Amino acid sequence: MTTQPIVQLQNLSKIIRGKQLISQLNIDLYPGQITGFLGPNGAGKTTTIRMMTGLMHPSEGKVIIDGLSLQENYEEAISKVGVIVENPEMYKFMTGYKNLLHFARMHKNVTKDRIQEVVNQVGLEKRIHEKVSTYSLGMRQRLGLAQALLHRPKFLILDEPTNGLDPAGIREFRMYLRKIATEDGVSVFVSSHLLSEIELMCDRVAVIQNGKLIDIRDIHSNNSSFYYIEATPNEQAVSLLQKLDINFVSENSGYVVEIQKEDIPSFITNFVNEGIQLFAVQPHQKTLEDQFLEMTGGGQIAEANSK
Ligand SMILES: Nc1ncnc2c1ncn2[C@@H]1O[C@H](COP(=O)(O)OP(=O)(O)OP(=O)(O)O)[C@@H](O)[C@H]1O
Repeated sequence: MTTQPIVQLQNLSKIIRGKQLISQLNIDLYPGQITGFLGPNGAGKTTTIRMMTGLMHPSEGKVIIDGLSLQENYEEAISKVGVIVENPEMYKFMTGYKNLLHFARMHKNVTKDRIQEVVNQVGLEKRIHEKVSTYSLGMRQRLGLAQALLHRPKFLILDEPTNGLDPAGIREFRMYLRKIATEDGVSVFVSSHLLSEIELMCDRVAVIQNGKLIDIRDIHSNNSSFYYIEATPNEQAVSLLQKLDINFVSENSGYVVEIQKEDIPSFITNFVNEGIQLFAVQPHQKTLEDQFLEMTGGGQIAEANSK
């Protein structure tokens, strides 16, 4: 990527009472991109986010935000950051609008026009003058998003953002996040212990385990060399795959095979020549769960109720 990163974690480390909680994290985050931060429980996500928001001082390394060191230029660097924590605190008996007015006073230069702009961005224009107590959970999360955007941050951190939302609610929230990332070029960093949440919301995932970055990759890239096939008779298909020296595993009523796209025509010809019927040859998208297991070597997957 040629664009400059908006946030850089450089050799970020934390040691508390002789215990290395975070080891030399190097992560670059880019404008317009939604990056997930995923790891088993206790991997170090909260500790990292605390350092990224200036709540904890790193033992070594730096957090650079838009070219400024968070440790050396705290005020200016933090003014470029918006944070949404799990279940944002709102005044339930005030309207959404009054809540935003209240939070706007905490920043310099947030005009009423800007408030209206963020209200539109999160799709709350019809209900903004109603009390927050009448809002659904999804609307409250969107109000939290509007609040975090008031001062036009270039970087948005969401810590476990959709707790309690159902998949439809997560998708809706993702749609608004995507709009903000694309239209305003905001870089979004989403910490979660839920694989499904990261999969639904993010373009990219950074995985940590035991305080170390173990992988960072695009999650929806389509250059897979895995295909799902269904063939009959089964035994003949298996011996052909073995004869052709193709890696495969059973899945549902077929197999996932590892072949390159350009080899598909000759692959099909081989089946036809052997009199084996093929009912499906389709790209097999590995789920994030598959990828996560691959990255962590079968490490524990944090599940929805494990917190
Ligand atoms: N102040 C502290 N002193 C000592 N150890 C700590 C401290 N804070 C966190 N830890 C330890 O550091 C490790 C990382 O914790 P952290 O809360 O950052 O993980 P996490 O990835 O956010 O986990 P979870 O998903 O469960 O919230 C854990 O082993 C935790 O027990």
